[in-house]
Amino acid sequence: MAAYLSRLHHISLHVTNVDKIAYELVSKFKFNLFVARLTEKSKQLAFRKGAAVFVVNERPNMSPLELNGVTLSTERGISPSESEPGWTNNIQPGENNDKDPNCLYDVHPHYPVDTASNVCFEVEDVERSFKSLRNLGCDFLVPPTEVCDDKGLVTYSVVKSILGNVNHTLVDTSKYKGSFLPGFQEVENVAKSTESCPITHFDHITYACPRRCTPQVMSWYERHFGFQRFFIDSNEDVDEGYVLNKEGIGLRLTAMEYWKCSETGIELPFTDKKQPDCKFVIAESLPEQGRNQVDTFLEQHRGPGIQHIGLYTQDIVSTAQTMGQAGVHFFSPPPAYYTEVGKQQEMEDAGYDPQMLSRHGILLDTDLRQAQTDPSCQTTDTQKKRYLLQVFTKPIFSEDTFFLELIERRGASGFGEGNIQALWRSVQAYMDTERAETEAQGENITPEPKHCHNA
Ligand SMILES: O=C(O)C(=O)Cc1ccc(O)cc1
Ligand SMILES: [Fe+2]
Repeated sequence: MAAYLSRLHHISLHVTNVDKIAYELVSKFKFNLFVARLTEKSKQLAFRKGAAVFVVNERPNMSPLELNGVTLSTERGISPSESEPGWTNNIQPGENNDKDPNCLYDVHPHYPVDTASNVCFEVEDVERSFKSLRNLGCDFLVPPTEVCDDKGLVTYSVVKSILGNVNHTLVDTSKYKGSFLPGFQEVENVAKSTESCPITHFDHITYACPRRCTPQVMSWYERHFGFQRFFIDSNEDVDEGYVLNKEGIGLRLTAMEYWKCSETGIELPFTDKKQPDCKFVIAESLPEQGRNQVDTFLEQHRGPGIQHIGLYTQDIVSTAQTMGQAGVHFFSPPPAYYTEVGKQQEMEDAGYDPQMLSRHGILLDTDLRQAQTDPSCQTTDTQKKRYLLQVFTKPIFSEDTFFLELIERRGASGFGEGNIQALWRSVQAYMDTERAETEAQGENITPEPKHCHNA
């Protein structure tokens, strides 16, 4: 039996320079630092915006020499070739948080680059989830462990996923009254107004995955966490996923979602508790169209993992404007995107000023499927259409191993093909420039495409 998840609790980032990412999240992305765990050996800071919580962990800065000495742990997962230098999947044998509380509610990934590597879920019963997942053959990095302070007790456990360095902490906070987790101290903070940046939750998490590995990743999440397939497009092939394979874009997208089964959980802007919240998108690059941003991620991240996270906002224009003014760098599609006759009309029909969208690099896509079953469906033509607005940030870590996205959904639940194409072109142009610069410095490394093994 699978472990059923109540809700997404937080996402963990592991970075060498916590202060830099803290600055980015607070000053630029308008998150609130609300709790911290600072010990001699560790620095863990938690940032919140609506229901979206990031825990930023200080990552030991290891030299390539040290990294090569770490035992590989790749028995089951999808990871790059073992011969690749600098690769390590996770903790060293024998190390776990019982003995090494440096990184509470997670493990030190001993990973060579900054990475977003843990998606923590709230579950109703950690012990039961642990037993069922272990019976299904999962590797646990931390067995069920209790942590308490004067506000109560939580139980957690950390399970290794099938994909690269991605782990999942499972936590039960039902017996805890504090504002986050035991061991974290509240930080004196003036709660900032959310008016100009109304981010409410994580909309989706996108994995970059090696070629032909999507089915294994899908079935792992179905089998272990009860995830279900989410069809991005009505014409999407069950086996092939949503394929974009033309004009230089070679991408296979497959999405999945989980269903909340608990009465607990933060109120999200869904009235029906059976609604899924955060989706998981698996992105795989297709070889025919040449190198692309998924390949770049796999190379720079030294393996598969979390490529980006979509933050849901109720007002993308004001959010992008505020963040842009604070110094967030967004990708902008080629200017022609906003002046195409059809596009301009589409934006105006949706009630947006194309120049305003252009100023912030915001992409708009119309979902051509009509609202059939949605009871909130309005009557006029304009309101019947479903829109999706997105804007993508430039990498926020020092290497191209993670970025954020703002997304506003006006009825559309998928991922716009038009938006992905526009994004792709802008990212491609950025990558080409970066690559040219790297080549000029004589540091160009082009590894073989990565394949999965040992499923
Ligand atoms: O459109 C989105 O937000 C996605 O998440 C799909 C996606 C996946 C990978 C990419 O490199 C670009 C786009
Ligand atoms: Fe996305």
